[in-house]
Amino acid sequence: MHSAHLNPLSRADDAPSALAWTHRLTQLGPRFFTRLQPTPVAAPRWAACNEALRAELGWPAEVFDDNHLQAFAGNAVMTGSDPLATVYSGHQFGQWAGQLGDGRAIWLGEAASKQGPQEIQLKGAGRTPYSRGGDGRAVLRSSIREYLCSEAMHGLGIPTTRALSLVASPEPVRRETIESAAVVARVAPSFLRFGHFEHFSAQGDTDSLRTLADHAITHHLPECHARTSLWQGNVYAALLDEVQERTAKLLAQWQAVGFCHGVMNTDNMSLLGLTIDYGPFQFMDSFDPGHICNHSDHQGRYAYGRQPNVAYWNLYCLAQALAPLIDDQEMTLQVLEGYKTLFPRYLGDAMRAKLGLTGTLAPESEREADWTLVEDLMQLMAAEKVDFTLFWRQLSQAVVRQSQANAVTEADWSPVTDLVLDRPRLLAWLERYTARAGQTHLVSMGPRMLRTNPKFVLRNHLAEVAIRQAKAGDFSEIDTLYNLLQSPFDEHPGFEAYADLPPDWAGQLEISCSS
Ligand SMILES: Nc1ncnc2c1ncn2[C@@H]1O[C@H](COP(=O)(O)OP(=O)(O)OP(=O)(O)O)[C@@H](O)[C@H]1O
Ligand SMILES: [Mg+2]
Repeated sequence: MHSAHLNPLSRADDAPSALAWTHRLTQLGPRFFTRLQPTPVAAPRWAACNEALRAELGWPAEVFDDNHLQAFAGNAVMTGSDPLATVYSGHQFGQWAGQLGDGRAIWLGEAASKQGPQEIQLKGAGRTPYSRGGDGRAVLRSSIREYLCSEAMHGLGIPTTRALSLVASPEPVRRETIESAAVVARVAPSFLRFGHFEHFSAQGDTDSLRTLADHAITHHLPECHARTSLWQGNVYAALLDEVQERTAKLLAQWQAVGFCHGVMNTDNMSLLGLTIDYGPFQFMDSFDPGHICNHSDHQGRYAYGRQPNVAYWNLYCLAQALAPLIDDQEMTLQVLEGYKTLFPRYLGDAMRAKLGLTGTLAPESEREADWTLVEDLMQLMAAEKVDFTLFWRQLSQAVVRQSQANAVTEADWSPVTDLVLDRPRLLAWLERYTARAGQTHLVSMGPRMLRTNPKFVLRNHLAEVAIRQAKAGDFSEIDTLYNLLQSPFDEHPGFEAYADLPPDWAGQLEISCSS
């Protein structure tokens, strides 16, 4: 097998592949990418293998054998794979950043799966022509976070790129301190970003822009065709419409679980509406709409409460990029308007579901009344800086208890009211809430709320414990978290500590763009 080659662009060995490869993206031609080899790492070791994902995709067990360890480390190229790095551009922190591209993610190809062709990328597999000043590597710390959070999001039912494996290497990587390298093999039907379209548009290369859009529509978003009739047969307007709706849904789901992405640059926005690029993300502990999870985000551009507007801003950039194809400014703006109606609707539905109040066909007056209930609760939660995940879970459990009791008592609410200082304010809200629900509804609401409000999310401190242990050579905590986060709505008896409030030291954790 491979010894430690540190030569940046040395030829990786060939390895047999258990996967069947196709290359629809490659067929678009060399304007879209640069073919290259991953750069090998020293002494790779599996830190985690995602058996559930492998099984879901119907890939054979050999995917996690020794040959594939070398391949997923970037030390060997699987037969049939045709590695490359794609070019994209983007807006970063509100500014046009020009050409970016896969600076450390190497695209292996598309592998056939039970769920259709899946693109596989190795994140941290070495330098590419798009690395700019970067070393092409990812550190173990951030790779553990990406691996676990991808799966946590999936467990929560939120669209995301997936993580198939995590390979660790003792090879040193320089960040603020010297850390060690890792490679995440991530999987998605497509890794196309808004930035891919911005790139060709900014270059005035309308041919390539059209080629890319047609590729996306044909292979990844055929739903667009059904929408063209809404837009006078304009399939590119339909594409923008599909993307804005997926983005609106995604953002509603993020907000509803208290997820902060941290770097919502347009190059980190997936065309398919998947969560992509797990860097300085955070599941909020205490609720604060202004919460900034990224210590490099000095202006708070990507604060939790701003995410929905940023998504709109990003969609505007995508719309501008697609303008030469849509070729109708008024229509483009009209498509974008859709987000302004859809996002609040999806968020409203998501928050009502958290309260157990379902029914997407509810009349407008009922939705408005429910939204007032939601807003009042969120204001209270913010004033109390209550722990976001814990509060919703306790509320769900309290509703279950209430529905089992003959009479609604204050005492039954106490695990929830104990979380706040202003108990009378919360009790008054709970009274309005129970009146809205009605006793009959309470019975069915509780179990549903337990399937909507997770017990476990990947809090920073939980990831940090797994990281510290992994740095010491013990990967078992990654496995423990993976198991909990795969089914975050289950009780998992014996693991209560993982659902607890963060310890004091968690407040000192600084998560930045350094990864
Ligand atoms: N260590 C690195 N070496 C080379 N390029 C890098 C490195 N870190 C980031 N980049 C590049 O800088 C740009 C912005 O980085 P950003 O942090 O958004 O992405 P990323 O974390 O590398 O990965 P991705 O978006 O693929 O998940 C991208 O073009 C990215 O490839
Ligand atoms: Mg990125």
